[in-house]
Amino acid sequence: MSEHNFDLVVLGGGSGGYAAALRAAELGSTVALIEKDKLGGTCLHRGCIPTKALLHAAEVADSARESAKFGIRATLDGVDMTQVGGYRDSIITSKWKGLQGLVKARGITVVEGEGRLVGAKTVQVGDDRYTGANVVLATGSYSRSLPGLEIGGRVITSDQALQLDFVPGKVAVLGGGVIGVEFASVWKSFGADVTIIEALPHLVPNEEESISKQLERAFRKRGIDYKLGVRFQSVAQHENGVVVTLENGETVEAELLLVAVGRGPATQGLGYEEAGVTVDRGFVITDERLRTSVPGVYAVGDIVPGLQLAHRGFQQGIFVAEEIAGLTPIVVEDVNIPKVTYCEPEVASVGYTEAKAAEKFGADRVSAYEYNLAGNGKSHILETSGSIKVVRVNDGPVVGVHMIGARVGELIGEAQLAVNWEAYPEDVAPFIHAHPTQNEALGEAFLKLAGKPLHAL
Ligand SMILES: Cc1cc2nc3c(=O)[nH]c(=O)nc-3n(C[C@H](O)[C@H](O)[C@H](O)COP(=O)(O)OP(=O)(O)OC[C@H]3O[C@@H](n4cnc5c(N)ncnc54)[C@H](O)[C@@H]3O)c2cc1C
Repeated sequence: MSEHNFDLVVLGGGSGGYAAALRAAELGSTVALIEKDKLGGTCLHRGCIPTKALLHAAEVADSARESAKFGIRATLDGVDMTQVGGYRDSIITSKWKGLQGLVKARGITVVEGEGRLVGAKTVQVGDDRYTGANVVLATGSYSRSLPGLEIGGRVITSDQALQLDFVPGKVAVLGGGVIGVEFASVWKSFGADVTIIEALPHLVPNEEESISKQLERAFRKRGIDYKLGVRFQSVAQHENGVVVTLENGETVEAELLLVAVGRGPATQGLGYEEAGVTVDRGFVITDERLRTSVPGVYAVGDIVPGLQLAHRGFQQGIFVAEEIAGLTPIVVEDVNIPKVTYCEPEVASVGYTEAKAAEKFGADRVSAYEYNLAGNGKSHILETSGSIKVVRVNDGPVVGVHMIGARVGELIGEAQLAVNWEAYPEDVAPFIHAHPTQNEALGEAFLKLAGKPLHAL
């Protein structure tokens, strides 16, 4: 047994953990980063990056299929999933190498192996013990299933879905949240028949209702089927496929069932509770400064209750490193973190929905305006439909922005600035947006709410 001492020990090298390690090292700490698999975690290897590579390939397939509309003669002769997989993996490998180089350049000690908390501030890996003046827990999450619904065979999660080397003829997707709709979108573009099953009344049910409804219309138009407000009951697997039975007695037959019902925290068996860290239903409980119940032990990323997003993990990792260094960083609430669902069309939002803003600030104190992308030149060129809705407090700031349309994820940065800086529409309405861009649509909504509409009534 050998003992090693560091200023900071980070358990888990995903988005949250490696961000904490990078920032702490930059601030002069000695850092050990313990990872049992690959640096970069879920986001790089099984999440954000591979899904977006598939979504881009899907967009290329759609462009080929729809090229005649634009006077371009091209045909879609097929989708070679082996080559698509090669493209996906080349991006992952390149980003992974980049991350390894960055971690090395910052002088971080990477420890390969499975770690376990064996004392308040000590992590054991094999026979070695790593003790930190501070410790960051960042062990991430796993794909959850429903009670009685076993993963295996033709019942898969996003982990297996990302590795498929063929396009299924027909897929059932259990869960109409972000992961479910992204895979539905990809598979439809690659030529599969897709049915989404969602227990709540809408797809992407955490989004503004008018945006969810537009996504449902867009999916219907694309031929993606969905069953809303109905619960899954059981699944039977047979040689060539699955039969999914719903609580209302309906059945859905498919080659595969993707289970996309959320992600659970990966905290079991890691010694957290034994070390005195408070855990509730698997999640590590922290205060707003990400301190756990054990002094000097912090938690970041998907194991902390709230939004499970890579950029939240990055932000929390940076926050903790700065907090430890005594820099007193600003707390960012989940509501102020931008969210993007990268299906076609994309959905993006930050801040409160109109209904939530009405609850928080009072219905009579809130106004909203939804600009239809039909009025935007660039949206027309991109042949996309959708809208941008801005919610404000009357005589007060912008508190929410919600959008749907092709590539609107790229527009959420400006919306996030407005919401986080508590800007009034009157403050941001004078910003000049390049023409023709879809950004102009956000500007139009700000102008309207500031009482000086340009291309709006
Ligand atoms: C299909 C899919 C698509 C997604 N798309 C997006 C997206 O587009 N945008 C977005 O923001 N988010 C997306 N996410 C979510 C994002 O991937 C997660 O929010 C993010 O990875 C969480 O970071 P983390 O550091 O908390 O955990 P992880 O990235 O899961 O990292 C945890 C790391 O800890 C390691 N580990 C666990 N236990 C131990 C142990 N005992 N010892 C050593 N190492 C250990 C794991 O191997 C892993 O590398 C997606 C997720 C999925 C599944």
